[in-house]
Amino acid sequence: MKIPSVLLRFPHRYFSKRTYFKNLTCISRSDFLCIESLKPVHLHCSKQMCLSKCLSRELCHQSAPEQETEGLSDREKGLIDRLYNGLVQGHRACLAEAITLIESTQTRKKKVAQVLLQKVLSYHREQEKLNQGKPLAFRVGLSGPPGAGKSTFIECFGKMLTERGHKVSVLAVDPSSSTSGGSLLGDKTRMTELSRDMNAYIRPSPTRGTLGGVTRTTNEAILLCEGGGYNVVLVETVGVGQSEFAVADMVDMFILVLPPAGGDELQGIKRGIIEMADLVAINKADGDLIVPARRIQAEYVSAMKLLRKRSKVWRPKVIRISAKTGEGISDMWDKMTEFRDLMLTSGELIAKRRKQQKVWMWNLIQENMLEHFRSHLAVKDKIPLLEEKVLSGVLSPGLAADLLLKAFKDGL
Ligand SMILES: Nc1nc2c(ncn2[C@@H]2O[C@H](COP(=O)(O)OP(=O)(O)OP(=O)(O)O)[C@@H](O)[C@H]2O)c(=O)[nH]1
Repeated sequence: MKIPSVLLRFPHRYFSKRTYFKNLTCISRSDFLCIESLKPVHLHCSKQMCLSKCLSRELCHQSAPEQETEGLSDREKGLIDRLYNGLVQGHRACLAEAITLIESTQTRKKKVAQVLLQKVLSYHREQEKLNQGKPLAFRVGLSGPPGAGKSTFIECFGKMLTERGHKVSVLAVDPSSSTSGGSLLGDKTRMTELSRDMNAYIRPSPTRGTLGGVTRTTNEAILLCEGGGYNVVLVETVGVGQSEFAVADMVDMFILVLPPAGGDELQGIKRGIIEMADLVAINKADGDLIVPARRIQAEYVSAMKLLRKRSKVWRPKVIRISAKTGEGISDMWDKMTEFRDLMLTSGELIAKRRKQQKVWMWNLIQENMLEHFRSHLAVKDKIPLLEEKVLSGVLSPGLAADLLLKAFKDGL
């Protein structure tokens, strides 16, 4: 990254080049301009004042653009500015508060959350421009049946990454959270060491029990994590239900973690989800399980040869790892970065992200339209009655749907 001349003119002996880079990663071009216009102040900053403090002070003066904040109270505008500034400076508490805000179902809070997101999005754009158009973070989806060893893997993998200087966030999508009354995934006790690591952030991503809920909150939480400087975002989902399809549609790379078991034990895993995988990791390849792990790997290698090719530059790979011993985890990261680099240079990654934006928009429309439909006065009372008739076989589903849709259209 090119360092603006004004910053290079800072007294070098107080800030090493590394400090520049570290701090610059969370500063956008508009912030540079803002600093440039205040050059005299910064060039005369005292010996004690570190660069990050100078920059933080300037960032704090930034507020949301007028048109976006129209109709918001001063308190709400203040909240947006506080969360935004805290977020881009890497404060975990602000990131947590921002994610809670985007998860809110209250109309007012939803509006505030959208303004905050817009701000974070423009920050992203600026950052990506400074990064020669390359994405800020690597988004990785991770799925697998319960007991495959996902949390053991994330703990081991996440720690390896933070030791190498990465900032890792883990968003755990649990489609059953609304029915089970709690989150199966994202429970911090599952990743005790990683949750104590200051360069890691673990968070369950509530889904409100709907697929649309997964799409909305998780996509937005990914953006917020990236705004907070997390350069590897792991989105974990349990290998049941439809959520993994939604997750595969919001990440750069989709990984399937499987235990060294075949046939019946993996019946819960849908064929479709294997087709979505860019990498299959057969976990628990240690001790007595090495032999079955090899066998399962060979089975998946031949099965995946039959799948339709989804990329011109990447063929899905099947590897063996042990989250317990750490064996194969470093090689796995090498494969992942190889995938990212190939996808980036071929232009496929950017194209994929663009397509995902469109899918995201349509998912949101679908979710909102359905909500609107269900709660519309013209159909609300008719739904239970017609559902009952369909259940008892009195009415065909097609006719019932037509009747409801007609009532809805007439009521518009
Ligand atoms: N031998 C061996 N056991 C492992 C390995 N990874 C995980 N396990 C064990 O497998 C069991 C399940 O591991 P978890 O990490 O909780 O699996 P999970 O996929 O997160 O499961 P859920 O929390 O149910 O979704 C635990 O008893 C782990 O100790 C491994 O690499 N080798």
